[in-house]
Amino acid sequence: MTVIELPYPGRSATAAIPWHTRDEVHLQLAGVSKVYPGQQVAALQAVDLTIRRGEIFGIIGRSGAGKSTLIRTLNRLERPTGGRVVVDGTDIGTLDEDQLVAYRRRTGMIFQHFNLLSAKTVRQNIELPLRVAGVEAGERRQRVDRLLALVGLEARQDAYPAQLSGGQKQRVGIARALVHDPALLLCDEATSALDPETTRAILDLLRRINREMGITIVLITHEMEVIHDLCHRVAVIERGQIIEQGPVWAVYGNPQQPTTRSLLTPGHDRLPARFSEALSAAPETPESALLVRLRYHGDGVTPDLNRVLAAFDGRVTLVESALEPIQGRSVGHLLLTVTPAGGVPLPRSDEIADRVEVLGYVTAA
Ligand SMILES: Nc1ncnc2c1ncn2[C@@H]1O[C@H](COP(=O)(O)OP(=O)(O)OP(=O)(O)O)[C@@H](O)[C@H]1O
Repeated sequence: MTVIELPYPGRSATAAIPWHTRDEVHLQLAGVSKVYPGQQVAALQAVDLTIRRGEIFGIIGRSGAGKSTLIRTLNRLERPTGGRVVVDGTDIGTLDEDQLVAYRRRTGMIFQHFNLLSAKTVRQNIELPLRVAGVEAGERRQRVDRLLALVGLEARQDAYPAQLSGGQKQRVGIARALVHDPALLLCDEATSALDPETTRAILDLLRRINREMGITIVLITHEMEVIHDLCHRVAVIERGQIIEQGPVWAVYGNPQQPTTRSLLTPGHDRLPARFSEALSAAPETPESALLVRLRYHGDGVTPDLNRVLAAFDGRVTLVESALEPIQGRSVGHLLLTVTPAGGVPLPRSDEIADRVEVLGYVTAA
């Protein structure tokens, strides 16, 4: 793959300190509520959220939870009926028309269905916002050239949307969203219409844009892979309320709410059938084994098999391992049987895992 120079070298100097760790507030929602006209139930209820400059912040929730309404308050496509959306210290509810136009130019948005103009070519689609803004032709050409290179579509610049794949269409959408050098990129289910491989390529592009250009990205999705693979922090929304939020590794590793568990870690607690069917509360035979799950939240203890074996006195069989690195931390679990079950002294959690769970007894195979 060719390395492409980024369009705005002034901002792209690869910073030694990643933006998202600098703890600079970019966006703040304070008590944001939204009741649509004629509706009884609020689409958003007193949402408080702080998003840092340069982070990739994901909002996940089921259909109808309020994700679209929430993201649309960030560029005032939706006006809250209560509360404030503050961007770089300014309440965007107070912007006049001209200020709002200027703010929206610095806030790119991409959509699930791309929203391209079918009668215009790739180049013309990307160029259009610059024409509307009155940018002169030479400058327009230069900016579009750089963006075509960034998204890898130079060879398709004269194609029409109908001639493009879904992934290529979204690349056009991304290039168009970046024409005004935005500080903020909003992604509304940007990969939901794409196959898994194309999704990965688009997520790679978004990650690169975030990392190298320092753009804050806020995305909404119902796909846990998007949160897992791309985001630094996540908020879970249900019935218009944020029910849980935090760094992705922490929310994945130790989800607090049932909705979060089912959205982010489906199958998380499922035991292999041969164990769930054989599980009992007491040992049935002298050969019964204790079934133990060691959970790793990424909070501190790292999975160290030598320590695990030593802690259980060596009578351990590994049944299943579902551990993965998220943001440099180990998150997941190890499922073990320990024999003989009777009289096994359980090690302290903080010695071998973030949590030790005794699930019951199974008869050793
Ligand atoms: N323009 C509207 N007028 C009236 N009610 C609306 C409007 N837009 C959304 N709603 C309602 O507000 C609630 C939240 O909708 P929203 O579209 O924000 O949820 P969502 O999480 O984005 O859902 P989905 O994933 O299905 O798009 C829903 O009950 C929805 O029916």
